[in-house]
Amino acid sequence: MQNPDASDSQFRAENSGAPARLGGAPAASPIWGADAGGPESVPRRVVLLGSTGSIGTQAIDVADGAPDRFDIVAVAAGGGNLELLARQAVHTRADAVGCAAVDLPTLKAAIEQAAAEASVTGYDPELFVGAGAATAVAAWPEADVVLNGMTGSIGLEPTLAALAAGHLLALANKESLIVGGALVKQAAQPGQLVPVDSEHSALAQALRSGAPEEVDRLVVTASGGPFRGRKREELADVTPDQALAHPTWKMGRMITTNSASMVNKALEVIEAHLLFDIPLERIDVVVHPQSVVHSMVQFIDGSTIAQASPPDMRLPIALGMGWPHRVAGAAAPCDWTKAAEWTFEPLDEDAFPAVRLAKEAAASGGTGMAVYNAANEEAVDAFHDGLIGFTDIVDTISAVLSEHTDSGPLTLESVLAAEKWARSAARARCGR
Ligand SMILES: NC(=O)C1=CN([C@@H]2O[C@H](COP(=O)(O)OP(=O)(O)OC[C@H]3O[C@@H](n4cnc5c(N)ncnc54)[C@H](OP(=O)(O)O)[C@@H]3O)[C@@H](O)[C@H]2O)C=CC1
Ligand SMILES: CC(=O)[C@@H](O)[C@H](O)COP(=O)(O)O
Ligand SMILES: [Mn+2]
Repeated sequence: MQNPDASDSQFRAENSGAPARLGGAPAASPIWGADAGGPESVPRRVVLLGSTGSIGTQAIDVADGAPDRFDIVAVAAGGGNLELLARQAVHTRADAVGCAAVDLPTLKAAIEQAAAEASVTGYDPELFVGAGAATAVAAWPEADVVLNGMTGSIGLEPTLAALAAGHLLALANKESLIVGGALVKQAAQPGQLVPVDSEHSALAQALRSGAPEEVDRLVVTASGGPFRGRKREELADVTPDQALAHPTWKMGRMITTNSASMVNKALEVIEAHLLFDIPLERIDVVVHPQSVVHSMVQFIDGSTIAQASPPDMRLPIALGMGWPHRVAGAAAPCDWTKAAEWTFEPLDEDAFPAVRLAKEAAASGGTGMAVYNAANEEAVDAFHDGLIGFTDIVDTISAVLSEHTDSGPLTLESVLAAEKWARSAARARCGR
C-alpha cells in the first residue's frame, strides 16, 4: 500500500477491477497487440516478488518516482536480506509481506524493528512465511499487477498463482516461462503476460508496429558478456569474479553468470519463442557490446524496427508494470547530441554453444528446458563454490540433457519431476 501521505485512499474502491488487458490479441500468444487510451486514473496495485533483488529494488525506485501510477501492496523475498525486506515493507506500507526462509515471529520482529526505526506506528501487514510464501503473495487478491523478480525456476508456482488470480503478470523471472512452457502460456489470458526482460520488452515494443504475419525474424541482442571475443580454450580458467564483471549491466549473481556463459541468451531465445509464437529457426542472436539496442524485429518487407535506450532496467520494469502505457521519466533516453558507436557481430557458437544447445532442448516443447535450466542453476552454484570450472557449466547442461528422456505431456508434476531429476544428476556430476 502506498505511504498514506502519498496516496488518496478514496480512489481505492474505484480500482477494484482487473487492469486493462492488451486488446486485439490474436493467435496463441499472450503478448500480441496493445490497447489504446491512457493509463487508469488510479495507481495500479503492484505485488513485488523478489523485492530485495536487482529487479525488485529498481521496481521500488520506479514506483517511488510514479506514485500516480503504482502503489506497491505486497512484497516478498527469500530471506537472504531480511532487514531490507522489512524496511521495504515499512517504506511501501505493503498490506502483505512474504518471506521464504524465516518463521513468523522472526519476520514480525524484523518488521516491528524497521517500523520503530522509521518512527512508523500502527503498521500491521499480513505475513506469509515458508516455501509457499511467494505463491501466496502472488495471489494477493487486492492487486492489479504482479512483478515476478525472483531468480530461478522457483518462480514457476508464483507465476502460475499470479495468472490464476487474474493479475497482469510483469515477468522478469524468465525461468518460470521457460521451464513451464506451454503450461504457463495456457494459464495466461491474452495480454495477461508482459515481459520485463529488456530484450523481450524491446521486441514487444517493436512488434507493436506490425501484424504477426508481417514478422520475418526476431533478432535478440547480446552484450557478449565479460568474455566476448575469447575462444573456448581461453575460458577454461576464468574465475567467478571475472564472470561477475558484466560490462554493461548490474544484476544478480545467477543472471550475470548466465550472461558470461551465454546461457542467459539461450534462455532468452526460448523466452522469445514462447512469448511471441515465432519458430526457433526464425530467432537470431547478434552480439551488440554497447547494450543500447535491446532487440529488433525484422519484417517481411525488409524493414527492421529496433528499440534503443541506455542500459537501465527501470524502463522495461516501468513499462511492464504499466503495460501498455509508458511511464514518463522512467529512465534517461539516448543522448543524440553526442557521437556514439553501435557495433554488431555474430555470436561465436563454438566458444559459446549454450544457445545451440537450448534450441535443441526446446525443440520438443517438453521437459527439455526444465532440465536445461535446472542443470544450469546447479552448475552455476557449483562454479561459484569452486567445484567446477567455467566451461563445465555448459558441459554439465549438455551431459545432463543427453541422459534425459522427455516424458509425455507437460504438467506441473512432470516439470517438477524433471527438474528434481536434473538437479540431482547435475549435482552428482559437479561432485556434490
Ligand atoms: N537484474 C536484472 O537486471 C535482470 C534480471 N532479469 C531476471 O529477473 C529475475 C531476478 O533477477 P535479479 O533481480 O538480478 O536477481 P537477484 O538475485 O538480484 O534477486 C533475486 C530475488 O529473489 C528473491 N528470492 C529468492 N528466493 C525467493 C523465494 N523463495 N521467494 C521469494 N523471493 C525469493 C531474493 O530474495 P533474498 O535475496 O532477499 O533472499 C531476491 O529478492 C531473474 O529471473 C533474472 O533472470 C531479467 C532481466 C534483467
Ligand atoms: C538486462 C537484461 O535484460 C539482461 O538479460 C541482459 O540482457 C544481460 O546481458 P547479456 O546480453 O550479456 O546477456
Ligand atoms: Mn535480458
